[in-house]
Amino acid sequence: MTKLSVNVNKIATLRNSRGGNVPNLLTVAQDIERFGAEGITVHPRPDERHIRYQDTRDLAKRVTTEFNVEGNPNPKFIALVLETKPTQVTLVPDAVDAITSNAGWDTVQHADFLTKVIATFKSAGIRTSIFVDPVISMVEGAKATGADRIELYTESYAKEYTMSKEKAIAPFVSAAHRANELGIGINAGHDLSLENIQYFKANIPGLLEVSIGHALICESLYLGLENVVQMYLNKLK
Ligand SMILES: CC(=O)[C@@H](O)[C@H](O)COP(=O)(O)O
Ligand SMILES: NCC(=O)COP(=O)(O)O
Repeated sequence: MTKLSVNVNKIATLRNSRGGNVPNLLTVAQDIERFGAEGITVHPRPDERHIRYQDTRDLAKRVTTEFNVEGNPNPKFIALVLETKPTQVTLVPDAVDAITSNAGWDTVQHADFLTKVIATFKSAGIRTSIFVDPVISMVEGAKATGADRIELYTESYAKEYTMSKEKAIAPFVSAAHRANELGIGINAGHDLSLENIQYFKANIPGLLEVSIGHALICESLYLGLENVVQMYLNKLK
């Protein structure tokens, strides 16, 4: 069973564009849960251009499904996660000025740092995940840090899918097999969509969770949020 965690960054982007509270992030997140999603994901960035740190605090009190907080573990982010105690924290190595996440961790080069941060979160009872490219040595490095899961960075899959889905999925299949051998759980995310999700799910053994935001909100403009959440759930069965 693969859980759908909906990333609500884009809802916050829309809200922030007018400075008020429309759309109401908490209401939308609760509606998304009511429509059947099994989790809510946020990725607060240091400039708070979409999710604000306070949003994370507010959502932590309201989300009744799995709450996943993603971000680069700087001291402010670590403090926020320890305060809000989400179900899962996903470590993403994004630069302060990055438009969006654009790489996985080098889990070998940053092994000491990641091991320390993972231990901090695990001792607070928070499930941990590390965002990685589909590269065997990075999966092995993530396992060595003590993380519970990896999140496979799927941008390259989404990009190549339209040209050759077999070629696009190949490194993810190898990475997933290695993760399963090592006993580390598998999440995935970035640019997954209604078009490419079913093939991904069908080919990745042991896919526990996908977090999807950008495409899902764009698709909802045409098809409606409730309908789109249901469509993803059907493709993830
Ligand atoms: C880790 C990941 O792939 C997502 O969190 C993605 O980075 C969404 O972030 P933005 O909404 O800021 O693009
Ligand atoms: N972890 C990936 C995520 O939360 C959503 O990424 P995207 O669907 O907005 O590209």
